[in-house]
Amino acid sequence: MNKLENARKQINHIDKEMAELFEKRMQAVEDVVDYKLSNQMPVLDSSRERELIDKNLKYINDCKYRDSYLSFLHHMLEVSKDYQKQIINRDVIAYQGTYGAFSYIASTKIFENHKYRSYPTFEDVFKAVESQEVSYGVIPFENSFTGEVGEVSDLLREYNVYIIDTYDLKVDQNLLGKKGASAQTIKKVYSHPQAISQSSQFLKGRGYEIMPYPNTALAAKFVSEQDRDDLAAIASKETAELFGLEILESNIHTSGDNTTRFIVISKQLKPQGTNFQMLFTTKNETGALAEAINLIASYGFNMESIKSRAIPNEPWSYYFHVELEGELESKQTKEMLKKLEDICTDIKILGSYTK
Ligand SMILES: O=C(O)C(=O)C[C@]1(C(=O)O)C=C[C@@H](O)C=C1
Repeated sequence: MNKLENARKQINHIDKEMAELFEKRMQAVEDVVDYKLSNQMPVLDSSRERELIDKNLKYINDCKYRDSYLSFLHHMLEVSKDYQKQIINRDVIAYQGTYGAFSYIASTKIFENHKYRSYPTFEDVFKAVESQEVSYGVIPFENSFTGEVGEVSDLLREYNVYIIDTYDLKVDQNLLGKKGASAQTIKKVYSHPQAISQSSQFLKGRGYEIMPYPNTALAAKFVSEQDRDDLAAIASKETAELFGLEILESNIHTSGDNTTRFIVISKQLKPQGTNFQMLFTTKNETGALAEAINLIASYGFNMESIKSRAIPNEPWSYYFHVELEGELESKQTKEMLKKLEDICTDIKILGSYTK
């Protein structure tokens, strides 16, 4: 056995022992996080970290290894904290906006019996998922009435998160009021202008005063807080339940098909699925996009949608966001992506899911 082989044999042996110790350490960390959860303590304990580092450094006899060992300890503590955060946030779902609004309702339908945390903006949801402050985020992607939520494509491009599922929420509108109210006692109706316009046929000729509100959930909340039988809100049945309102008239929306499609985002890619999405930028040359589309089609992929978006901060440059039917892990997909790399730049896989 030469020197290299000998050293590697020794390393293999040491790594085996370290792996066993690593597992034991992580099991101890699980007990720590269990205790912290029950006692509402934060993951980070800086004084414990300082104490641990000082003590462990003293075990190093040869001072030329000190700096490397210090960096090793820092990494180990990061791994430990990341793992603890994953455990703590295992049940937390992030959504944007108001409690009781459609993103909240979609979150409760996709993930039953979880904790739901509201964030002010879509970007905040992406940040929370990327930093593992939560396990998943639920984001509206397109609406059968109002079309795509374009900003979401930009965020998918920017953040290291993946789509792992989609969910179609059928939106119903209902006239909601306090106990004792009826369609006859109502004088003022509060709701988001879109919900009002979807219910215009129902509202016609009733003489209600229409009061636009920032969103349907806030309108329902407001009505629930007033002790009056002449105020109503237009919102979904789930919102009525959340705020303890009665359904005075159900399904008052005119169009039968008002569906919002949500995506579920996660820090980890889930490679299995019947569909996947990706982004790419074509070279600024005549026919470049057609070439890319033809290539994708030549591999037999059904392109369910394609949209172009301006690249933020790069005037007159565009990227394309496509949804394809197919398995991300298949040989065919891998081959297609390899060929696509020759004609496109910045290809990014956005995730895969089963429709
Ligand atoms: O002892 C703790 O409080 C832990 O959470 C464990 C641990 C570690 O891995 O050693 C991790 C994070 C803390 O900041 C300190 C130490």
